[in-house]
Amino acid sequence: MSLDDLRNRIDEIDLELVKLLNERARVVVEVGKLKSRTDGPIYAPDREKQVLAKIRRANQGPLPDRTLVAIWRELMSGSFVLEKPLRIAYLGPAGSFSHTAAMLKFGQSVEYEPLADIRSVFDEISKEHCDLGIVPIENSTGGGVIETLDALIETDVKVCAEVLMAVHHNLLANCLLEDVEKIYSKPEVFAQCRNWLTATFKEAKTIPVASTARAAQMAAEEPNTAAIGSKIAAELYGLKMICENIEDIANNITRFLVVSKEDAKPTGEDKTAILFSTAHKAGALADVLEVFKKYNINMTNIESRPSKKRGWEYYFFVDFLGHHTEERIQIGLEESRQHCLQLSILGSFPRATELL
Ligand SMILES: C=C(O[C@@H]1C=C(C(=O)O)C=C[C@H]1O)C(=O)O
Repeated sequence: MSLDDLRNRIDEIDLELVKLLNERARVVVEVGKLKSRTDGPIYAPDREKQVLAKIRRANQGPLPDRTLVAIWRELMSGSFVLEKPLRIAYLGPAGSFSHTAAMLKFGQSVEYEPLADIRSVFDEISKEHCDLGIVPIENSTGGGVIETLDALIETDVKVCAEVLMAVHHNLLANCLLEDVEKIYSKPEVFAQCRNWLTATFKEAKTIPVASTARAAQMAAEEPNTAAIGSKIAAELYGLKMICENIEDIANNITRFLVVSKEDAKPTGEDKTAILFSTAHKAGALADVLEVFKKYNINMTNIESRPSKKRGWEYYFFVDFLGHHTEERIQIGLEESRQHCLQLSILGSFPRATELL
């Protein structure tokens, strides 16, 4: 076949695809009507997981799964708007890692609301000003994100999904490396680049700010100042990437939580996040973990934060495999409660198995 013949065939297929996509969209509109009658949430993480798994199973190539998944994510972004325009809050300004994670997860069709700090993301969900929020919870190099952990204690939002994203840091500035006197970034980012920073600078001052994008915005306005952040932040705020991939461990991954008013329905491959506090007495935490062992509750993360109410009392955050509606987990959690001052379920959600 000639080039023209091949392109004509592509044109025909594209027209069929447009028809089919709109046929799908008309069904989505019907789903939206049903949901508005039952007041169900628009974003259904369990169904999202099923749809993407079905697409991967059906794919016989030559397109890689990654391409099809990206297309379907964009389709689902369009679906949200047909059901009800979704507002998604993230730690801004534009160009932050949370922004990139949100865009990769929820696509181009939804509305995004950049906020000045992580706590505000939680408050916007509590007040129902936004439907969903995306917040960093832990990093493979730096560990837990304190602001997110504290906000999970202090607000009543639920966790409905998780997202894994590779994170690369760059030194962004409009001056030469040897002229950098100040570096802005998020405290967690300094921790992820600690060795590189000590090896590269003797004198430059590191100054913590709320987000990497805010750091880039500020560095663009001040002489002899750099920021550590993403390539996207460099482009948005007019900075050059003077050193690339400066993270100490190349495989640097951040896990984000999607927070909302409701958690997700079971998919068969889920995680549950809980929060509990124990009294300051010997073996208090061990008693709870003993119950987990008895019911085969397999933990995937544990973090602690001071209770801020009484000295040496702690809140523990535990993630484990399974959904809180499973009988084994319900019984296990009830028995655990007896060893806790307080225990709350932050939510069950589909387990993320791939990077965005
Ligand atoms: C259409 C629905 O609403 C949303 C859009 C989806 C889609 O386009 O396939 C899937 C899940 C939901 O997040 C649904 O719940 O089925």
